Parts: sequence; C-alpha cells; structure tokens
Amino acid sequence: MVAPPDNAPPDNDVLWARSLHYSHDRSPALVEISVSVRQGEILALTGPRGSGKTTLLRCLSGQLRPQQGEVWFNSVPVHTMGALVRERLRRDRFGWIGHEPQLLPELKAWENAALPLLLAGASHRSARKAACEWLDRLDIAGLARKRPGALTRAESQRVALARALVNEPAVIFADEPTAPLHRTDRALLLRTLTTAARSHDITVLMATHDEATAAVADRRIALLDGRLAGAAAAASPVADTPEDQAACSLSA
Ligand SMILES: Nc1ncnc2c1ncn2[C@@H]1O[C@H](COP(=O)(O)OP(=O)(O)OP(=O)(O)O)[C@@H](O)[C@H]1O
Repeated sequence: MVAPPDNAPPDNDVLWARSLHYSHDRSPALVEISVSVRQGEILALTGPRGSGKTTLLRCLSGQLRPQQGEVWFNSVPVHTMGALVRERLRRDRFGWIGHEPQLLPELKAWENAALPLLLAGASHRSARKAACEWLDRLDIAGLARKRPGALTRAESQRVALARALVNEPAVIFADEPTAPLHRTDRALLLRTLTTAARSHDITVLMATHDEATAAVADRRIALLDGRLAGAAAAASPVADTPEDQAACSLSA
C-alpha cells in the first residue's frame, strides 16, 4: 500500500470523505457530502429511494470515482487511485452485499463464497477451507455443495454474506441487504451481519430505508436529494427476539 501523503486526513477514521460530488448523466446524485467512519463502527445511511445512498456507497468503496471531492481509506487516498488499484483494494479490503445475492448459478454455495479469495489467487484448497468456515459460522455449512437454484432467498443472502466476509475485510458495504427478505429472515441476517462485524472488528456501512434495519447501527446519517439531511446516534438497538438470538453461532 502507498505511504500516506502529508495532506492525509488528521484522524484515524477508517473511511473519510470530503465534499463529494457525483452526477449520473449530468443529474446530481451526491452534492457536497462529507462523512467519516470510525474503525469497527456500524453506520446506517438512510433516506428515501433515489436520495443517493447507493451512489455514496459506490463512491466510498471505490467503485465510482467522485467527480469532485476526496475519499480516504486508512489515510490512503482512494479518489486518486487508478481503476486497477481501486479494484484490488475492493477485492482485498472491502466486502459488498447488495439487495440481490447475485450468486453465480453454475457454482456451488462454497464456491460462490470463496470467489474473492480465488480471484485474489488463493489456492483452491485454502479458499475452500476459508469459505466453508464462514458458511459454518453463519450456520449454513449444510448448504455448501448446493447451487443457488436449490437455495431459498434467505439462504442465498447468507451465502452472499459469507462471500462478503471471506477475506475478512476491513469494511463491508451493505446496500439494502435485507430488502428482499421477510421480517424474520431480515432480523436473522442483520443479527448475523452485526455479530460477524463486531467479533471481527469489521466496519459496516449499510444503506437502508427500513427503520428497524437502521436501528441496529451505532450511528446513522440521512440523505435527501443527494445532500446530507441529518446525523444522529442510533436510538436503540432492535429488540432481541428468539429469532434474533438464534441467528448464528459465530465464533470469533
Ligand atoms: N446508473 C445511473 N444512471 C443514471 N441515474 C442514476 C444511476 N444510478 C442512480 N441514478 C440516479 O441518481 C440518484 C441517486 O440514486 P441512488 O441509487 O444512489 O439512490 P438510493 O438512495 O440508493 O435509491 P434506492 O433506494 O432506490 O436504491 C437517483 O435520482 C437515481 O435515479
């Protein structure tokens, strides 16, 4: 990794962005957004549809380069990196889970979960071991040899979560991760994600317009029409339901 230059952000935030602007086809999606995220923090990005949540996650994760502004990860500038370096950063240090699991249908569950490691050049054997360990921690070890067509939506989303966790990333970006799920499955997935993040000191940025989902975060920031609309510490954690408690048997 490149040494931080002299004008690096002054603090130890894992992610730090200043004055981001991004327009899709000349239509502004982000306007003057500044945000900082602490190591291990779970931050909810809230706001109605079209408010810019996905665009912000994509800028912070290096998928999109902001047209103006700066993004720093661990005091290293992301906004000045070329596409290949950003791609490697995403593969090695970040995990992503979206509102659709987006599993490759021809691969088994463990192979889907192992993909980031295989793409990074890990041996088949070590990638399989790591993927199966994560499937086990997420209580879906029994699905390892199944293909996505044989999985429920909730099971597929757990495999997608295992894929996001398999390289033990510094940051997980979660874009409406519970959107396709029923209430019970939603609570299970959220609990699984937050337990995994807390036990492995992973920072989570989660876009959502669901109040119960936002409530598991340590802090939330709201977007409206691409601008920051407000920031607050989360009011209270979601109630521990029996489903929540049975979410997973994560061992740190
Ligand atoms: N690829 C694109 N091309 C053109 N416009 C886009 C594109 N992606 C997003 N937009 C527009 O940018 C704005 C912000 O969209 P974005 O998806 O970031 O918001 P969001 O809060 O994540 O919404 P949602 O909850 O619906 O995903 C919206 O007006 C949207 O229509």
